Amino acid sequence: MSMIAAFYSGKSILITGATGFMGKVLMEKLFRTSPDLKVIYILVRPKAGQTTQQRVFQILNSQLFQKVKEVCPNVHEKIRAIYADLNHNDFAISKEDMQELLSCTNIIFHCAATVRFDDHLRHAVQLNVTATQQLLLMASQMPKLEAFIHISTAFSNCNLKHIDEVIYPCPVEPKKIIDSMEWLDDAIIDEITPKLIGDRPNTYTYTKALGEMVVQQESGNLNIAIIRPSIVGATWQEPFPGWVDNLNGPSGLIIAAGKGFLRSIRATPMAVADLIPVDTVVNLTLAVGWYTAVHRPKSTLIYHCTSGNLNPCNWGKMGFQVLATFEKAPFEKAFRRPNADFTSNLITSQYWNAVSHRAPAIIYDFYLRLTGRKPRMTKVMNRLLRTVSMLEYFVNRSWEWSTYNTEMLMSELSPEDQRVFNFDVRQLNWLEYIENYVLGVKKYLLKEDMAGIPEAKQHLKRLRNIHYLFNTALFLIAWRLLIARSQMARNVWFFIVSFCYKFLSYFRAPSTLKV
Ligand SMILES: CCCCCCCCCCCCCCCCCC(=O)SCCNC(=O)CCNC(=O)[C@H](O)C(C)(C)COP(=O)(O)OP(=O)(O)OC[C@H]1O[C@@H](n2cnc3c(N)ncnc32)[C@H](O)[C@@H]1OP(=O)(O)O
Ligand SMILES: NC(=O)C1=CN([C@@H]2O[C@H](COP(=O)(O)OP(=O)(O)OC[C@H]3O[C@@H](n4cnc5c(N)ncnc54)[C@H](OP(=O)(O)O)[C@@H]3O)[C@@H](O)[C@H]2O)C=CC1
Repeated sequence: MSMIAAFYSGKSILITGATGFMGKVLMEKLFRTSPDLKVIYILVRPKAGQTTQQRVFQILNSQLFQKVKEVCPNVHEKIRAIYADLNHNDFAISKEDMQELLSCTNIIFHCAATVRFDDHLRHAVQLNVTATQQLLLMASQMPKLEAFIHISTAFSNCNLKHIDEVIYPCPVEPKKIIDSMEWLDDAIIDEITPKLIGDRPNTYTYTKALGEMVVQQESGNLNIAIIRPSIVGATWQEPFPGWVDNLNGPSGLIIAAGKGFLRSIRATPMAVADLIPVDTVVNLTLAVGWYTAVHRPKSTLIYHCTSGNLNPCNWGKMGFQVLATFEKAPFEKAFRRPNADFTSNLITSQYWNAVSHRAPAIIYDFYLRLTGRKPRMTKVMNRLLRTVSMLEYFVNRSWEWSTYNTEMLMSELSPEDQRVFNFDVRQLNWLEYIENYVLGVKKYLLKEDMAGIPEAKQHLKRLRNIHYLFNTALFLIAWRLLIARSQMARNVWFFIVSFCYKFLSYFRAPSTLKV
């Protein structure tokens, strides 16, 4: 029997961010491996016209939860959605719900965050710092609490090259930042943001670092651990390979490349692509929850959930395998044939942006205008290039994360737990994983049917022919213009034509003789 699974049986677990990518996989695994757990409280807000209950219903009825329904048929009864909005200082939780949370919770997994890179500092501080502080305050009033697990990011200290499993201080204390957000107006915040984030690329990584400091400073007597995953990708094995449900990280770019919008990117092919499957992160998270509660380490332990130092893969290899999978299973209705040119040179990248991205968009919009339709491709392309420019920071650098605590934890697990809660990324076969990732993007994000692959291949063949035709026409027009203007071009043309004529005559003579 798995000790970790047994540990969660009978427990009341609070999860924030349960409607997010990682939160859903965390809930799924908990229900599947510990169907006897008492209850999972999730803090949910209504969104996109759906009530909190409707959102929970949708999650439980998704493909991700199919296996759970077999092992835990009463899963609906074990999930308790609590109306909450982390944008409010008291989370807007009702008195009764708050009372229940405070008196019953045994374990907290804090996954909620804003993961947008360009969020306004005020909002990023509210979600990633103030809400964490607030949750810690709640946790300190929970008599039955055994462990508080905070999900951060491996990039919270991306201004450093080598990152240890420790908390690095930020120049300005989080409390001062929280206070200042209350009285500074947006214009002033905009002005000081670049100075505050310093050599970090965005408000996301900066506020996640502040969040860690808050955890360290306000942990009191709580049993706390911090997990720092790198770039979280589709599932590796569980509940099935390739599951993904949002555009963050590489997923959006895989779509953009597969649909032929994005054909080149400023990326360093040899830089480490520190991806980590979401089920690996979840397995580590659950193992950390167990270890923190049972072994009660004296200090707050930080666990790096990264792949680069144990089983590195680089962006070049990833791009190659993504393209190879597009060959086998192309995405439907592509704009152009997929390609993945990785260049680390800024000028080359700007050239390809002009030739491979902006020019086709302008030509397509011109075609739309001619046929009486509304042009839209230039707008789509501009947004895509803006997104790509924000991700470029992460694909042109490599980081080294030490993983002593993660490896220590692995050695503490029984063979059964190492199997059920596997987070040993050395066993990951990258080529297989990336292929499943791309297929998962096609199936679960784009909702494309595998039966449509022959038609998609046919479409790509048509695009290839159009491409050849277009290039030939372009060449002939350019050549014709050149001949009209330059004596030298005319001489070259005359030379080529007469050479071809002589060449053909040479072959015609012997064949005539044979006859
Ligand atoms: C050539 C071969 C390629 C092979 C693959 C190479 C892969 C390289 C991948 C590098 C990833 C590096 C990630 C580093 C992660 C750090 C780790 C973390 O903790 S971070 C945790 C992870 N956090 C993140 O990853 C957050 C990243 N995302 C953001 O911060 C924001 O979405 C934004 C600022 C980029 C755009 O904001 P804004 O313009 O205000 O508007 P919206 O947000 O509303 O979206 C606008 C449109 O863009 C769409 N779309 C969205 N995302 C992506 C995407 N990734 N991509 C593409 N498209 C994307 C979206 O669908 C929408 O489409 P439409 O409605 O117009 O049709
Ligand atoms: N994805 C990645 O590549 C990485 C993620 N991480 C970290 O992992 C954690 C989970 O990330 P991930 O699942 O990918 O992120 P998602 O964006 O998928 O999920 C974020 C979650 O936070 C919730 N949330 C956001 N704002 C509020 C709010 N005001 N009130 C209540 N809930 C709110 C969201 O709820 P709602 O559905 O209502 O919006 C959602 O459930 C985060 O802490 C992130 O920093 C770390 C490294 C990499």
